[in-house]
Amino acid sequence: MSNRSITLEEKQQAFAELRSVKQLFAERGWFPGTSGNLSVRVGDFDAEQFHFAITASGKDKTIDTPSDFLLVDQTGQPSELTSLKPSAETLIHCEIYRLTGAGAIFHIHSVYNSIISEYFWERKSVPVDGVELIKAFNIWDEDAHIEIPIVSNFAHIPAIVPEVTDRIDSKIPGILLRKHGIYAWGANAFEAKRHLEAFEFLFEYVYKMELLQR
Ligand SMILES: CSC[C@@H](O)[C@@H](O)C(=O)COP(=O)(O)O
Ligand SMILES: [Zn+2]
Repeated sequence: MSNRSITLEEKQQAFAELRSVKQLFAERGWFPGTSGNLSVRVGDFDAEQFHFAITASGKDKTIDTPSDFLLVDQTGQPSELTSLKPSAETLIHCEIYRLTGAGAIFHIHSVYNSIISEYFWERKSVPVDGVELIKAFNIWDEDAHIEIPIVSNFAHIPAIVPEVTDRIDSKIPGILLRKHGIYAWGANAFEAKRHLEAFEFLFEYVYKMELLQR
């Protein structure tokens, strides 16, 4: 088990990485109404002990301030003394890291991901058939069929966690919260961004295809 403390350099590097992703996603309008949260893991990974940098709760993610991020541990508690509050959804990040060992997790709300999660709610997953962007998930089969899991969106975040535990699919680096948004992850920020962009493309594709086929 690794319990060494995080160095200042590691922390600054993680915050800088989050800042650049935050700026990019803000330019795309991916943080409406202060929604969304971002995290990157810092230091070594052990399913029982790890740290990550995460956005502070309730901030306007379209502007940069000196208090946008903080470090937390695998239980979601701040790793150092701070007046900042971690994202309200930190426990979902904790569980995704614990289960996947990912290096970065990005959460955004969009109209497409919210509508599609409701449209396919009874099925509990969004089906996608043979669309090229599935390859962004390292799934290379021709005409691949994937199902993107959808879980409940309870107001009490800890109640969502067991559903995340049950429904995470090791082949699909993302999970939808009903009428809420997408969590996408990857081995690092580069990969998590690629996955998030692919999910958003696929949600728009499925939405428009469903409309056309009516
Ligand atoms: C303000 S609406 C969005 C929030 O309720 C929540 O879903 C969200 O994504 C942001 O929460 P935050 O605590 O800022 O990380
Ligand atoms: Zn959210």
